[in-house]
Amino acid sequence: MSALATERSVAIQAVLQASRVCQSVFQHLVANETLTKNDKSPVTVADFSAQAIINTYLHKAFPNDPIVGEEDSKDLRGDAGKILREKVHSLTNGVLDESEKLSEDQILEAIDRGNYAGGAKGRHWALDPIDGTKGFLRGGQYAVCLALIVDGQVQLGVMGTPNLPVDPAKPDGEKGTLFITVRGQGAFQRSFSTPTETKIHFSDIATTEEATFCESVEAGHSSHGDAAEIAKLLGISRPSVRMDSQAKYCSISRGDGDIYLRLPTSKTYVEKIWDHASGSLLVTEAGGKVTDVNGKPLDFSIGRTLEANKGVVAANTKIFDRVLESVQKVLSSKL
Ligand SMILES: Nc1ncnc2c1ncn2[C@@H]1O[C@H](COP(=O)(O)O)[C@@H](OP(=O)(O)O)[C@H]1O
Ligand SMILES: [Mg+2]
Ligand SMILES: [Mg+2]
Ligand SMILES: [Mg+2]
Repeated sequence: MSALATERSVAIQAVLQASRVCQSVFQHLVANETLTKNDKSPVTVADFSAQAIINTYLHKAFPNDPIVGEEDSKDLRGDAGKILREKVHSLTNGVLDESEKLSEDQILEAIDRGNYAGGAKGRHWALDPIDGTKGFLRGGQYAVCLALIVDGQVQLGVMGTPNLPVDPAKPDGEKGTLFITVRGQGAFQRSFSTPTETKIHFSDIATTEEATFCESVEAGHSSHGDAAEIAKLLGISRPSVRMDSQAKYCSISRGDGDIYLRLPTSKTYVEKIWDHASGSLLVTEAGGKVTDVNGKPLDFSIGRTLEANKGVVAANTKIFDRVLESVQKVLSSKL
């Protein structure tokens, strides 16, 4: 049996179920079902349900594994959280089998199992129940992202992208793609509906002029202006493809695009490990390279954040050095 085979299959089942709950919540979603966190990022019923489901699957299979999860149950507790708690409860159970159904208390407990501090020792999971919450709310791209980190290094990543076409050549065809990677074993995708996996890899372009850029929809998450200047330096004439979430890492890993830049918009924002763990491993296993904007490897060993890094540069290995050089040229001119 190959390394991490059990972890791989548990992660796939967990991410698939969580993706289904997201799809179900989206269908039921009305505007007043969202609430706003202090940091102004909208948190929905789906974020909580997806985290409850994945943490429950992980706990059943690996009771000793700690989890670094984005959400906590604070907003679901007490009288103030009653309405939201009931919605999370009914929508979560709506996708679970009879034998898997969870009580309200079990849901709260499961969500809060994601409170681990992370770090360099031993193994833990990193979970973003919905990455691209804004994309989810606008019916665009979002991703359910789960990674296993061992001794500070990402070893496994599974991402569910319910709105990403299975075949990029058929944008109106079946949607719902799962991306799967284990360190040293390559990068794969499959549809939600069929377990057959296909190996994926970067496109084989050799020059930056042929490249396509991917960037955040949210200009507050990554500077669109800096990206346009970098594109100019690289001789890129195609318009950038804007999408939310780690679907960007997925897209470049299967050759839909070639470069993903996350260009800091503030001096103080610190990236979170769950926003990059699974996506960055997918990229390297698909033949790409990832560093931060200073060319430093992403360091997942510090805790819940990528404190030692600034931004992200991910690209086809063949053009990576040129891309990084242009990123540094543009960013250093801003200092
Ligand atoms: N100022 C900022 N700069 C960079 N990323 C930010 C940010 N504020 C929030 N984010 C992160 O950006 C993620 C979405 O990225 P993208 O723009 O690529 O879709 C959010 O994940 P969530 O949606 O899981 O909260 C959030 O963690
Ligand atoms: Mg968030
Ligand atoms: Mg996120
Ligand atoms: Mg999230």
